This record gives sequence, C-alpha cells and structure tokens, in this order.
Amino acid sequence: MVSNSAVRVQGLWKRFGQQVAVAGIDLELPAGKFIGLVGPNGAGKTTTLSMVTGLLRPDQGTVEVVGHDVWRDPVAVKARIGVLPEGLRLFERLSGRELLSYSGRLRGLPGAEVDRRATQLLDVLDLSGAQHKLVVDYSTGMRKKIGLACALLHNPEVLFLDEPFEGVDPVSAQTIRGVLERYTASGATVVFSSHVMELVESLCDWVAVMAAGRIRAHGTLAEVRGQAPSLQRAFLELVGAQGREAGSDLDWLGGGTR
Ligand SMILES: Nc1ncnc2c1ncn2[C@@H]1O[C@H](COP(=O)(O)OP(=O)(O)OP(=O)(O)O)[C@@H](O)[C@H]1O
Repeated sequence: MVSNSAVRVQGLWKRFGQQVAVAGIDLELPAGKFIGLVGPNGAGKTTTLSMVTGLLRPDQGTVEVVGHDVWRDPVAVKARIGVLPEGLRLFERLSGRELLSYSGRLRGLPGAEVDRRATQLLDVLDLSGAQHKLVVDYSTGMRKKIGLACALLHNPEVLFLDEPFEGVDPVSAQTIRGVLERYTASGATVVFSSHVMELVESLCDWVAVMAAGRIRAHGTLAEVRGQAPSLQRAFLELVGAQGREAGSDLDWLGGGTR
C-alpha cells in the first residue's frame, strides 16, 4: 500500500520574525508505524506537523508524504492523509453526523458509503447518542473524537494528530487508542505529537524527539530510550532539563512573607 517512508523531510526551516520555530530538520518516518513526535512546549512540533500536512508553507526545505511532494503535488498528498490539527476548528452549527457527511462528500465518497462509515465511526467512538447534537454543544473530548472520525473517514494512508489526547478523559482516550491501534495494525501510519511520555512509550514503536526547532533523537523506542530507565528520563536528558531543581528560585513560595 505504501512506500518504505511515510514522510521524508529535508532541510525544513520556519521562522516567525526573529523566532526560529524549525531549524533545518531532516527526518524520515517509516511507514506502518505508530510514531510519536515529542518535545517540550515551543519545540516546534505543531509548526513541523503544519508544514508536513500542507497547512503552513516552509521557508526552506522539502516534504514528501508517501512519495508525493506536499507543496508541488498537494492534491495527491491531501487525498492520502488525515489530519487532526491543533486548535481544531469545526463547523459548529452542524451536528456530528452532518459534519461527517460533509467531510465524506468533500472527499468524493459516494453518499451511501459515507453513511455506512459514519455510522460505524460514531458507534466505535461512542458518539452515536450525540450524533444529532450540534458540534457547538460537544465537550472537548467529543470534539477530538468527531475530528478524528472526520480524519479517518476516507481511510487515509497516514494520519497526523496534534495532541490527540489533550483534554480527553481516560475512557475516551482508551477508545481513541483502540481505534488507532486497529488502524496501524492494517499497515497505515500514525504520526502524533504529545508531551505525555508514558502515553508515547505505551503506544509508539518509533519516536522523534524535538527541542528548540531541531530533532534531538529519532528511532525505535528502544533506540531513543537507550540506557535510560524510561522514555521520560531519556527525554529529560535529551532536552537538557535533568537535574534542574524545579522552583528553587521561588524562595517566597509556600513560606516567608505573605
Ligand atoms: N504563528 C506564529 N507566530 C509567531 N511565532 C510562532 C507562531 N507559531 C509558532 N510560533 C513560535 O514558534 C515556536 C514553536 O512553536 P510550536 O507551536 O511549533 O511548538 P510546539 O512544540 O508545538 O509547542 P507546544 O507543545 O507548546 O504546543 C515557539 O517559540 C512559538 O512561540
């Protein structure tokens, strides 16, 4: 179904004024894997995912997704990917089912097939009871799930998810996780960004660590973890945060004068 690399990034740069968000990264993400892009706040994860999915034009560099150049061949790429972006914007005055129907028709799927897939996705994601409710009335977790359903509806080869578990309760997280595991078991690729190391460690077979706009490490989970007892410890060492005593300068906090 896919070539050996799901994503190939070369010399990718993005600056916002003086701020360098992505500083010339090269990265090859293997196909058929559950891939975690991890990094501290402001590392450049969202900027990278936005450039990889054709939402933000790079200053420099190239991106190929399943063998197609994102900026020279955007239609081919967009047909093959699903995206759950950060700060997901949805059509608030549509119901969940209407949103799925709209997404499916926009993708060129026949109406009956859209209905069939939408019914199954709503059921698996535990949204059947809320399918006729307007999206504006959905909770944070429900919004993530309907966004995920829209991103999956056309059965993409690669799925990009920016912080898919943020604001999601453990039950919904387990549901999302089950859907994603089933999806990757079929040979598809998931690329998702997160700060939650335990989650990445338990879900991903491949990890890229970003800090200050650069890739600090990438490879299988075992390769990135190295000799460290956990991914969390390896991550703290890679981003240079280990040994810093949190709050040691806040001598007024919790004591002294109020
Ligand atoms: N539109 C923008 N205008 C100006 N600066 C931006 C813009 N988008 C991102 N940045 C800056 O680029 C850097 C990388 O931001 P980015 O959102 O990609 O990081 P991130 O790793 O996704 O962070 P977080 O985990 O906090 O979401 C940050 O310093 C951020 O302030």
